[in-house]
Amino acid sequence: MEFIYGLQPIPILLYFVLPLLFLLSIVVKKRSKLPYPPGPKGLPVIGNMSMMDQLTHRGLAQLGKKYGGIVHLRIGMLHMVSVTSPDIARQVLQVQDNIFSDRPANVAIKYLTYDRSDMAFANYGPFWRQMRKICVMKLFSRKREESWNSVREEVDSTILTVLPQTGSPVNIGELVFMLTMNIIYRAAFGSDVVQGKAKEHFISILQEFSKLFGAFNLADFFPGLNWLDPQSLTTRLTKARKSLDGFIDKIIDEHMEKKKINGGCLDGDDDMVDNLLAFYSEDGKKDVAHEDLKVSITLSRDHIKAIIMDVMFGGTETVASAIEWAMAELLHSPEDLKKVQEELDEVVGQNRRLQESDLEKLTYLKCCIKETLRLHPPIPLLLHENSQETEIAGYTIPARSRVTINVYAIGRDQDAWVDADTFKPSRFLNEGAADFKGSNFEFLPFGSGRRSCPGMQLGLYGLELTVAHLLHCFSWNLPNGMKPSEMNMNDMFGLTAPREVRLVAVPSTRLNFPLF
Ligand code: HEM
Repeated sequence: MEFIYGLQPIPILLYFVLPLLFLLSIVVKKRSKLPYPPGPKGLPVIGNMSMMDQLTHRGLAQLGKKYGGIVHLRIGMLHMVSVTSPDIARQVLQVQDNIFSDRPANVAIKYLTYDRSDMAFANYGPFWRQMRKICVMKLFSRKREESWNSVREEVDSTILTVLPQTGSPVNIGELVFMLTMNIIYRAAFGSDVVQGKAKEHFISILQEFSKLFGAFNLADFFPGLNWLDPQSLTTRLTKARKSLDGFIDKIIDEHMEKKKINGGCLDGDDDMVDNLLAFYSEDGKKDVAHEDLKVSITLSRDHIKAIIMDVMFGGTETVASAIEWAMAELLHSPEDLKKVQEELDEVVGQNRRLQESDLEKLTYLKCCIKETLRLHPPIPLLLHENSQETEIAGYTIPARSRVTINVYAIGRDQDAWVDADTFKPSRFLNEGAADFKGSNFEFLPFGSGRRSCPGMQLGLYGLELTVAHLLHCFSWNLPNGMKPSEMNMNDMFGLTAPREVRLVAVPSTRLNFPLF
């Protein structure tokens, strides 16, 4: 029997197979020798579960200071990796973006998003790509005038709400939460949708969803224990989703009826539900009208509900928290407040109303907004998951780790920022100062890479327009003679990081003409 190059079976084993196996064993050994990132030692089985209360943006920032820019923890069966340095954030969000673009989702999130039928919690892949295309091109695009109109009109109505309250304390936190809720509610469901009690009911559904997203559930850390449900979460989850179904199904039905009456056409005043219904199909048939978008999926009712909830969560508390923090930082720093109002007087003056075209010229106001987003990123922890085992900075990151990128800690990194904890808007006046579009890894309020925020433009528009109007129309003072140094500047931890205490201030008019 002839063998390659005339070698017999034993020499083949000796010359090729054994050395190959030896080399392979070295590689495998070397790989398995790569340690996990450093971190606090955990207990058997439960790991670092006793540290759950420290897994906030502040707690994880402290751990980062102690162990370095990348920290590993184990909570039950779950590997958790916390990133607090700009360079490692770049590795995750840029260099290995394709691996780290999945989202972690606990039991509650999976159930409440109709098994990840949305965009924010869909894992990276063809479904997510198409959902993102629909959202970016049809819902958040600058061309979708209706969303931008609802921002303008709702900001005007907020100014009208403040006007009769001049001279008395105004709860700015509540005011701006209602403002952003109204903007998104209108952009999503249209201007003729039910208001009043129905809207209050919808807000209560959102609040329950928010609580359930963050509720502790043993099954998230020990998947085998999902039959244990000591807090009756299953009952609460079922009830919450039923409430949402009841609310949005009715709105979807009304929109479908309207479309039928209009012979399948939109009436020019289309909202997000109308836009999404254009992709709706009960029988799963593709809609050829959308070949221009190169979208080959059709949407079910569950998809539409899940996307609407993404928009509600993505676009309300984020923008409200940023507006409230911007106003709070400016009241805390009267010199900067004075500079912003001088700029407003120079660009707009006191004899006319501020217009959208003025925004571009308000350089110092924009610096204050950037500085607010640096110190108080509305989403302090980006939540990502890696689809496969990989290596970062010489450490092994096990597949399906929960990877948090601590935007809050990174924005205050002492090596990246001078006087990192101080509100200093002028730092952004420098040419070449960091921008938040995702390529400066020391400044990531909107994230970076594939999963970065698709609503950035709409969010910034609402943020800038509201702060500019509030400061152009009114002078603001702290109530009861409170000094700026006495303000509580602490935040709270949740999906977003709003102020611990709502901002209250007293407005007085500063313009020379009737506002409305
Ligand atoms: C100041 C305002 C806002 C800030 C600071 C903000 C910030 C962010 C951040 C940090 C992310 C996650 C990025 C990542 O994981 O890498 C995100 C995702 C997202 N945002 Fe925003 N956002 C804002 C406004 C909005 C608005 C107005 C909307 C919609 C109307 C929106 C919708 C979304 C959605 C749907 C996602 C998920 C994207 C995906 O997973 O593919 N956001 N946002």
